Amino acid sequence: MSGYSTPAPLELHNVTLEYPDGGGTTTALDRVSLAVPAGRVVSLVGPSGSGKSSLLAAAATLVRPTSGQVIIDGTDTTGLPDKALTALRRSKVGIIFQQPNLLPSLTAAEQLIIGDHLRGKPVKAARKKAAGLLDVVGLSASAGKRPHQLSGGQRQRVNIARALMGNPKVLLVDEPTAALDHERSASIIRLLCQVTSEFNVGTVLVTHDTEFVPLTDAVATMRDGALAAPVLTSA
Ligand SMILES: Nc1ncnc2c1ncn2[C@@H]1O[C@H](COP(=O)(O)OP(=O)(O)OP(=O)(O)O)[C@@H](O)[C@H]1O
Repeated sequence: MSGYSTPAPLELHNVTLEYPDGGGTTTALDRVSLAVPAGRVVSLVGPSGSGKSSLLAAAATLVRPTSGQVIIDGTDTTGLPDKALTALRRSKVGIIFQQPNLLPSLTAAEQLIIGDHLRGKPVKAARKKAAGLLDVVGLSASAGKRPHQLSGGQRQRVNIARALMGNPKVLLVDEPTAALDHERSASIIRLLCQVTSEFNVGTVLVTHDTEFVPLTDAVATMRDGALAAPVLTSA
């Protein structure tokens, strides 16, 4: 994962994260270092409790590491005030959770547009952008449908398109296929690889489905909070 001239969209340097635990502490992340290059998907695997969600939370700047640095698109987030951190997260990071959490009363297109609308951006441009992204994820024909009219895979596609609305540099994806059958799971992972390359983002994909790992560019394994160096897949 070296040899790239531009800074990686996401870099973690010696990140340690400790949670208070009774009188002591639990070390969720133990000096974790990782660089995710633009246009690449790094799968993150490891047993339950090994620290995968903690790594995503630290990378998303939702928790501050106890020590170490999280660098997003060249900006060291260490010591940034909360307001600046929120602004950086909104402009650079797309987060995709297992459950899409779509708003029941909104159409697929509106799920994408509402974020821009709330941020005071022009609706016309947001509509155009949403239509383009729904096309990328294969949902042009379903732009007017509400969540209950969509399949689980289609809802996850809306979720992916929504995460791309803010032009992120980094995509953080937590178990996106947990609620899907085999075929739909494979197509969602393929779609994540496609948009990662097309939009030149750096993507971290937490997954239990190791069979889909070869579709991604590299795999990094967590154990007891420590991360082994990513291994390139043969895909
Ligand atoms: N908010 C918290 N407070 C205290 N301890 C926590 C907290 N969140 C996570 N931990 C602990 O940190 C360690 C790593 O947890 P984490 O959720 O990151 O693992 P994981 O690999 O994502 O697990 P899973 O695959 O089950 O989701 C565990 O020992 C967990 O109990």
